[in-house]
Amino acid sequence: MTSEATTEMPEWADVPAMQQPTWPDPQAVTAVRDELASLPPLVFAGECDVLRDRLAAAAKGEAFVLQGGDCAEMFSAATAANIRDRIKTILQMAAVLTYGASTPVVKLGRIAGQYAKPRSKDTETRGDVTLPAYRGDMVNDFAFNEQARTPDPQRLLRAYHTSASTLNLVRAFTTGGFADLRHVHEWNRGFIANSAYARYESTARDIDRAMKFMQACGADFDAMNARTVEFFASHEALLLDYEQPLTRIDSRTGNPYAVSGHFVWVGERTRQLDGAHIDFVSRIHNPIGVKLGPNVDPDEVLRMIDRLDPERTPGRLTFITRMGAGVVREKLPNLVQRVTESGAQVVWVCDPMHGNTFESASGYKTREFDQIVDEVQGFFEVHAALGTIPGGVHVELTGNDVTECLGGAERIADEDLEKRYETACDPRLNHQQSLELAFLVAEMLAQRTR
Ligand SMILES: O=C[C@H](O)[C@H](O)COP(=O)(O)O
Ligand SMILES: C=C(OP(=O)(O)O)C(=O)O
Ligand SMILES: [Mn+2]
Repeated sequence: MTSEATTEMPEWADVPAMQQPTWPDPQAVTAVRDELASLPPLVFAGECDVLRDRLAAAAKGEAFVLQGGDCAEMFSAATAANIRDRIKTILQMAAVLTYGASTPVVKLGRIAGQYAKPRSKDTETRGDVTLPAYRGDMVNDFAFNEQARTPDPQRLLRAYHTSASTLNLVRAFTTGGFADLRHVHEWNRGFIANSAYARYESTARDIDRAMKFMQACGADFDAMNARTVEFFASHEALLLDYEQPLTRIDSRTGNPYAVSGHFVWVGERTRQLDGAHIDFVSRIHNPIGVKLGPNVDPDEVLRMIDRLDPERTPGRLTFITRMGAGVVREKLPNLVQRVTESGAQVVWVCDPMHGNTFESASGYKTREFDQIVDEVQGFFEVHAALGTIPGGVHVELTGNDVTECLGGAERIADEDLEKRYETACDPRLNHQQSLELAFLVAEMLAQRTR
C-alpha cells in the first residue's frame, strides 16, 4: 500500500490463488463477476478509515478488539432472530470487556460476507461416495449430494445480496436503540442470575455499581450516545471472484478499497508471500488482518509487513495469532519480539479457536472451553512478559444455544454434542460460553491495565 492515490482499479497479479473452487463453467463466472462489479458497495471507504483509526488505538492499548461470529455463515441462517442474537451476544461481551479494559471495545463481526471456507481436503468421503468438499455457501451447498456440492457461481451473487440484507439489519440494530447500554446490562444481569455463573457475580456487581454511579452523577445516557454503537463487518478475503469485483476506487482519495466489508483478513492457508491473496490485500486500503499459525516463519512475517504496511500506518495491519494452547507460550514470544524490533505497530489479536480443534471420541469436530481460555491466558502472559500489547480476541461464536464446543459452566460433554451441532464448518462457542469467555477475558484485561 502506498499513500499515492491511483484512481485506477488495480491490475491483479497473475499469480496462483490457493483454495479457489473449480467452477464448472468459467464463462458463467465472468458474467457473475461483471454483475458484482456493477452493484453498489456494501460499505463506504470512510467507514473503513474510521475502523483503521480504532485499530490504531488498539495497537497502543487504548482500545480492545472483539472480533466474533460464525465460522461459516449460511444463507438459510441469515434470519432476523439469528442476526439479532449474534449481535446481542457480541454487544453483551463488549459491555463486559469495556469494563475490564477500561477502554473502548472495537466491535467487529465475522458477519455479512463470511461465506467462503478454505478446507484441508478438496473432497469429502462418506461411505463409498466421494464429493467436492463444502467450501462455504458462496461456493456450494452443505447437503451431501452431487448437485449440492457442485460449485455454482450464482452463489456469489446470493452471498452479496444476503450480506447486504444482513448488514442492513446490523446497522438498524446498532443504531436504532437495540444496542442501548442499559438494555445490554440488563441482559447480562439475566445471564448472571443463573447460579452456574456465580463466579462472574462480582464483575457484574461492579458494572452495576458503575452504571448507578454514572446515573447518580447525572450522566445523560442519551446525550452520551449510549443508545448506538459502532459495529464493523469483517470476513476472510478468500474467494477472489467475489473480492476483486467488489473492489472500488474511493471517490475521496482515488484509492482502491474492498467494499465487501470494513475489514478483511487472509487466512493461515492462503498467506503465501507470492500468492494471490497477499497480492490482493496489498492493493486495497482497508485495515487488514493476517492469520498466523504455529509454523509461521518470523522472517517471512517481516517481509509481509514490508509488503502490506510499508509506511507503518497505524491500524493498517492486524496479526491474528492462532497457535494452540499447548504451544502459545513457546511460539508467540519470538514472533512478537521480532515484529516489535522491526518498528511495526501492528494489532495483536488472539484467535484461541483454530489451534485447538480436534475430533472428539464421538466423531464431532470440537474444541474444549478450557483450552480456549488457556490460549487467551497464554497470549496475555506472553505480551505481559514482553511489555507489548494484547490487542484483542477473535472467536467463532453464535447467539444460539448450540452444543458444538465442550465444557464451560454448563459442562457440555461429548455425548451432548449431537443434541445441537449445527455449524457448517468449525464448532462455535454458544451464547453462554461466549459470555463466560468475556468475563474471563475481562479479568485478564483488568490486570493488563493495573
Ligand atoms: O475455518 C477454518 C477452516 O476452514 C477449517 O478449520 C478447515 O477445516 P477442515 O480441516 O475441516 O477442512
Ligand atoms: C479458516 C479460518 O482460520 P485459519 O485461517 O486461522 O485456519 C477461520 O477463521 O475460519
Ligand atoms: Mn473456522
